[in-house]
Amino acid sequence: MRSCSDPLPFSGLVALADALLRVVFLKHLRLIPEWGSALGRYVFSAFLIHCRKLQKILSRSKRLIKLEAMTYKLVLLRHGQSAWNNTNQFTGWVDVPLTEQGEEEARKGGQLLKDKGVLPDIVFTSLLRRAINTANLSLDVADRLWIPVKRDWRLNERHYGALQGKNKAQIREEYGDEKFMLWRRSYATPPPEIDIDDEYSQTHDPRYAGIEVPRHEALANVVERVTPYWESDIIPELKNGKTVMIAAHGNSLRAIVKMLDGLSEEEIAKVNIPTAIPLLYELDDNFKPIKPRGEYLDPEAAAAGAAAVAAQGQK
Ligand SMILES: O=C(O)[C@@H](CO)OP(=O)(O)O
Repeated sequence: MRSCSDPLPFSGLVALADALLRVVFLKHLRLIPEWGSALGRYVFSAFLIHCRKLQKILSRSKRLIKLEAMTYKLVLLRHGQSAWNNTNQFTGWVDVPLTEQGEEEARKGGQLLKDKGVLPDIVFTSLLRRAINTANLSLDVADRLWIPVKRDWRLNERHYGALQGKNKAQIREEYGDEKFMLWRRSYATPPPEIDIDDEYSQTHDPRYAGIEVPRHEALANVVERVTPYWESDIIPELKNGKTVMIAAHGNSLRAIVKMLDGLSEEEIAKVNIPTAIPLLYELDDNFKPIKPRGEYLDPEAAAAGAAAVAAQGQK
């Protein structure tokens, strides 16, 4: 037996309700003979019951239609290889350029967007040229260079404190594997603070006028700064139905992945984001991933790229 919420008898019900309505209407106009008041009452109440069922079915289908429509597209894109990725130096907020290889990676990322039909309507970047240029190069190839751009320091790379500018392999050798991994991938332990007058400090950088420039950050601090920005600036664009691209950095994107996928501190420690391979998330109406961890537009290259990032620091 079908339940009344089963959509199959839907058209039958509509036809029945319509027929009954006509009968009641004609009877009201006294165009059909008196059937006896009991039958009349029966017909009318049956009609009302069907109306209520009809209402339920309609609101259920409305909910289903709403669910289907309420999915949002988000693309995360880490910048291409930077000069200091190439020389294996901790970078953080130091504004190093892309290498030629990094520029080529960014263009390939754009080609993937184009080939897979993932076309951003708005792009968010950090204030650092490796993310800004990666966004531009990839969007140019995808023929979306014209879309609006929003830049914000809250999408910057994690501030690597006193490690900024230092060679990863040397730091690993000097301080040992445990400390190296603690500084690099632990959730709550920041690296040592940078001196405000250090050549790689951003304390006096005019682009950060008005904000308290960090002297070091753990991933937890990045989550703290990215989350309110996600809520105040990015979610409203998704809500408007925009396909949003965030072109940012290994650790600011890890913060977003942690937040989206609800990963534990241990789980996020194992996540490494490859350079310039778009990571597509489809989000539900609570802005949670429909498919956990999203989908890289080139999964094989992404796996190889992530493994290379994880291996940094080895000689
Ligand atoms: O140096 C950095 O700023 C980041 C990203 O390149 O390095 P890591 O992957 O070690 O966090």
